[in-house]
This record gives sequence, structure tokens and C-alpha cells, in this order.
Amino acid sequence: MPAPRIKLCGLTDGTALDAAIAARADYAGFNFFPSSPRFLAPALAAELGARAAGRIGRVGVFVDAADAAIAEAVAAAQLDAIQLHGSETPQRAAEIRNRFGLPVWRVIGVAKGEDVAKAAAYAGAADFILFDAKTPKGTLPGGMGLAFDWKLLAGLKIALPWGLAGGLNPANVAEAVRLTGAPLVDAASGIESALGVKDPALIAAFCGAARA
Ligand SMILES: O=C(O)c1ccccc1N[C@@H]1O[C@H](COP(=O)(O)O)[C@@H](O)[C@H]1O
Repeated sequence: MPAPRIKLCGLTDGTALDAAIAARADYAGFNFFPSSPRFLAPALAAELGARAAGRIGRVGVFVDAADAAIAEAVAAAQLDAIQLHGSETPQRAAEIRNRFGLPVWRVIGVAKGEDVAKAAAYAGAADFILFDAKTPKGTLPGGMGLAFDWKLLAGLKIALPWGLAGGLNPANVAEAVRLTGAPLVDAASGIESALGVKDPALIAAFCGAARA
């Protein structure tokens, strides 16, 4: 099984970004959801986006965002892809893809087997599916460190490239990859020493374990 690609999400400072690049992560996630503890304001997004250029892919995370907010972030951070982590329909995902000319990653929240099947509706509308744990109502839609039952992805048949998120950390990512065969893994809180504070040692450990 080839090693998975790695996305490290919610980077908010140059030290964490440099650690992600040094650990050979494939994507840096920049969070543009204002309620997130990992929210990145446009001025800092511009700085990190420029620092990342040509060294790591830049993925912007949005939750039911308006076009104007997406446009501002795309321009500031020079995004390479747009991750939709809200309740965006296939129609809205396709509209965003057409409007911004960037690959769209659609997140599917999983609690039960039937949730996994919802990914099929995004064929032709999104470019990539990211399965993440469904979070409790009234909380953040992601970045909560919650995992779902990875066995729900057993025998997955899907027309789009896909990845796994939700509660991944240096201690469990190897097992998650072994059980699911995920071609990409994504972590936010599992590489932090405190809420919203990325830890370079955990970043290195996560990338090493994901590839082990
Ligand atoms: O990280 C956040 O704060 C966040 C807020 C709103 C939507 C998505 C968010 N993060 C995404 O959720 C996954 C899983 O997070 P975790 O590893 O379980 O903490 C993360 O990789 C981001 O893509």
C-alpha cells in the first residue's frame, strides 16, 4: 500500500507551517471559518500563503461561506484548493468550483454507514471527498478531535479520490491507514499541544507515523 498523502489543518503561524514542510506534508490547511479557534485572518493568510508557495499545497477550509469571503481568502492565501466543511449541496460545490476554478474538497460527516453513501452525490460536483466524524449539534463541524468507526469505510467504492479526517493523531494514524487504506490523512487537533496551537514535534511524529 503506498504511503498516504498528508494534510495538516488549521496552521496559523510560520513555525507550524515550516514544521509541516520539513515533515514533507503535502497540504497545509488554512481555516477561514470565523468561529474556529484556528481561524486565519486575511493578512496572516497572505503571509502564510506566500511562505507556502511552491513548497506545500494550500487548502482553504470554509463552512457555508459566501462567495465574497471565499474570494478574499483565495486571493490572500493563493489557495490551491477549497475545502467545504458545512452543508454545501452538490449544486453549491459545483458553483464554487466553476466560480473559482479550483479543486473542491467536500467533507462528508460520518456517524453511520448510510452517511458514507452521501459522497456519491458529489461525483461531477467536487474533486475530492474527505470523510470526517460527524460532530454534535451546536459544536464546530470539524476540528473537534472526534473519530468515527473506520470500519464504516470497509469495502468503500467511490468514484472520487478521497481521504480520512477526524480524531487522527500520531498514536492512531497508522492503524487508521491500515484499516481503511486511506490515500490521504488529515489532522487538526491531534497535532496540537493546546487548542489551536500546533506542536512541531507532534507534526513530525504524525507524518512519520502516517508513512510507517
Ligand atoms: O479545525 C477546525 O477548527 C475546523 C473548524 C470548522 C470546520 C473544520 C475544521 N477542521 C477540519 O476538521 C478536520 C478534523 O479535525 P480533527 O483532526 O478531528 O481535530 C480537520 O482536519 C480539518 O480539516
